[in-house]
Amino acid sequence: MIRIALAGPRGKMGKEALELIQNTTDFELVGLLDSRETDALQNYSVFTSIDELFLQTKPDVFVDLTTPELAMKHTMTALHYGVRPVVGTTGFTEQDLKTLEKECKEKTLGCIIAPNFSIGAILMMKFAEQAAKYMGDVEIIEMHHNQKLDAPSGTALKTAELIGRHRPSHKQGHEDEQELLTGARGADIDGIKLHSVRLPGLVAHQQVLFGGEGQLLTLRHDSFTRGSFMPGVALSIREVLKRDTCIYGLENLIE
Ligand SMILES: NC(=O)C1=CN([C@@H]2O[C@H](COP(=O)(O)OP(=O)(O)OC[C@H]3O[C@@H](n4cnc5c(N)ncnc54)[C@H](OP(=O)(O)O)[C@@H]3O)[C@@H](O)[C@H]2O)C=CC1
Ligand SMILES: O=C(O)C1=N[C@H](C(=O)O)C[C@H](O)C1
Repeated sequence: MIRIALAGPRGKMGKEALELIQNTTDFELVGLLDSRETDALQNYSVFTSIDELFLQTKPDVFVDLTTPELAMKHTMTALHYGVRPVVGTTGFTEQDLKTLEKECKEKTLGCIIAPNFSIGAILMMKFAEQAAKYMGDVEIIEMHHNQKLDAPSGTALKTAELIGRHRPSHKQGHEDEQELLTGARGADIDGIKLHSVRLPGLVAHQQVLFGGEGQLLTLRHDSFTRGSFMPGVALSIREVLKRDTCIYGLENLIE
């Protein structure tokens, strides 16, 4: 049995993950970390202190599905207690990832930071990386529900990173281009333009547009339900136990 502690169990992702853990025969839910005590979770061991969670439940794996401002602190605390983190929460900076890499190395502990758990989104990112070898002018449009706290999404940032492995940094659009309204051309990563849409009714969607002379390649992925993320959560929980480094992105776990 894999002993699992989960943070954020009342959230949109947390609810699904709670169900996944309970319905998987080799997973054992040992504790929950919540922002406050509620009647909704009265049948579980709920903690509001992350230290108490680890001290009292001694999990093998800690799954974090909370908020960008908490994720780094939670992940470092898990590593401090020798617990392997699987983190779906987004908002990690490059510096955070470097710090985690160092910490995992020092402690020889696995950690998985997954900007996106869905297989379709991972394939979209991998295909975008391939396409960037041939088509260097690219813009990313990510579209999410209007309760999302961070912009751009973790998926969009990861996509830009993978594209950047093959696309030399350069400015896109006309060299004399001017924004008449700030933000009209989106955010910029080495010339790749990133646009964030937030609307009610959406879940998680992304298009990667590659433009070339007389042609457009569009890669699109849609998560219509959060069930799309759960196989990736289960895979990560099993994989993190076999690892002793910090892994950023599920594309590193699948062939
Ligand atoms: N990697 C992936 O594939 C995916 C990642 N995500 C990411 O996962 C994260 C969560 O998303 P989502 O479920 O939509 O967000 P929600 O806002 O629905 O859930 C976040 C939960 O975290 C809880 N929380 C806040 N503070 C704490 C705390 N101190 N301890 C424990 N729990 C706390 C909140 O409780 P309260 O309401 O009381 O504040 C809330 O229940 C986001 O960063 C999102 O980007 C989302 C989907 C897929
Ligand atoms: O907040 C969300 O909903 C999602 N967040 C992740 C991200 O920032 O990329 C993954 C997915 O897009 C859903």
